[in-house]
Amino acid sequence: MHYVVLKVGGSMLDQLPQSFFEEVVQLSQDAYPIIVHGGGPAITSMLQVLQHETVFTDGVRVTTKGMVNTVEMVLSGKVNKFVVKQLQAANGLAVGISGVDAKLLTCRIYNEDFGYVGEVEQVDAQLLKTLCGAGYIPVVSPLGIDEGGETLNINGDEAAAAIAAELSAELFLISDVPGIYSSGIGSSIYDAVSLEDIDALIESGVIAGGMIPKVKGACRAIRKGVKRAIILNGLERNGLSRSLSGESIGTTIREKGSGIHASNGAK
Ligand SMILES: Nc1ncnc2c1ncn2[C@@H]1O[C@H](COP(=O)(O)OP(=O)(O)O)[C@@H](O)[C@H]1O
Ligand SMILES: CC(=O)N[C@@H](CCC(=O)OP(=O)(O)O)C(=O)O
Repeated sequence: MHYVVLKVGGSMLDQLPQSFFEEVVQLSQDAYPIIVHGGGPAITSMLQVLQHETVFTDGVRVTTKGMVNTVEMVLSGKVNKFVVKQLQAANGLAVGISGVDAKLLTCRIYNEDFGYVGEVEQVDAQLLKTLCGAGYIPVVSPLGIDEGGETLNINGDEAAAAIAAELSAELFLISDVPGIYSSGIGSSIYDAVSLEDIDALIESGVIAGGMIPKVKGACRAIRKGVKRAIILNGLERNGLSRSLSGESIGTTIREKGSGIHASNGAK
């Protein structure tokens, strides 16, 4: 069986219909699904309560040492168990872990300017394989551990892409938008974008904010052998099953393609 990595963004986690989790459980009959979740908005709310200022640069949170505990508490506690419980309500058996467990995600500081943000160096997928092989659906919160045993905050898209690359998995980035907009929020979306298009789209500002780590993660995964990454709206009805059965929905990022085809995002 092959692996399917599903990154579910915090932008719409709490609006995901139960049918989404049922689709994931259904998928586990034919493949090994692994969920990597975000939780950016929930982290920001808790940081506000604790009076920490939130700064994002290119979609990545600047994280001080004092903030890492809060990030871990929110992601590995509240958000992770929410996802586990939703899958279990859909009759799946889910196990929540973070990238710290069994050294799933070993990382190093991404860039001193971002503080305690990790860039994934190594993925040890043994625990994921064991869990999947035993019939569990792993639910991963995006934290990692560095050489010195320090916990680092990893962007969820980057964590999902690194895991997908290690497992040569299919990669879905489930978010609150129908795909990559071609010119501003609400415009038509691209059906497909090839690796060579991405830099220009970021440079021109068409791709911004939280979409940047998504496309960068997707590009890295594709360079490491993942066939393609699909950006999909979590509210798209039966979106996962439809996409897996070959229907063109969302935006596919792939190595090559005849450039860009804009289509109506309201499909
Ligand atoms: N070209 C684009 N197409 C779609 N979304 C974009 C684009 N540029 C920026 N974005 C923003 O990226 C957001 C998705 O990233 P993010 O909020 O981090 O979501 P998630 O929590 O699902 O990872 C969208 O809601 C949108 O505001
Ligand atoms: C380093 C970094 O940016 N970490 C993210 C981790 C959560 C995440 O990725 O959440 P979304 O998927 O909802 O964006 C953060 O602190 O928000």
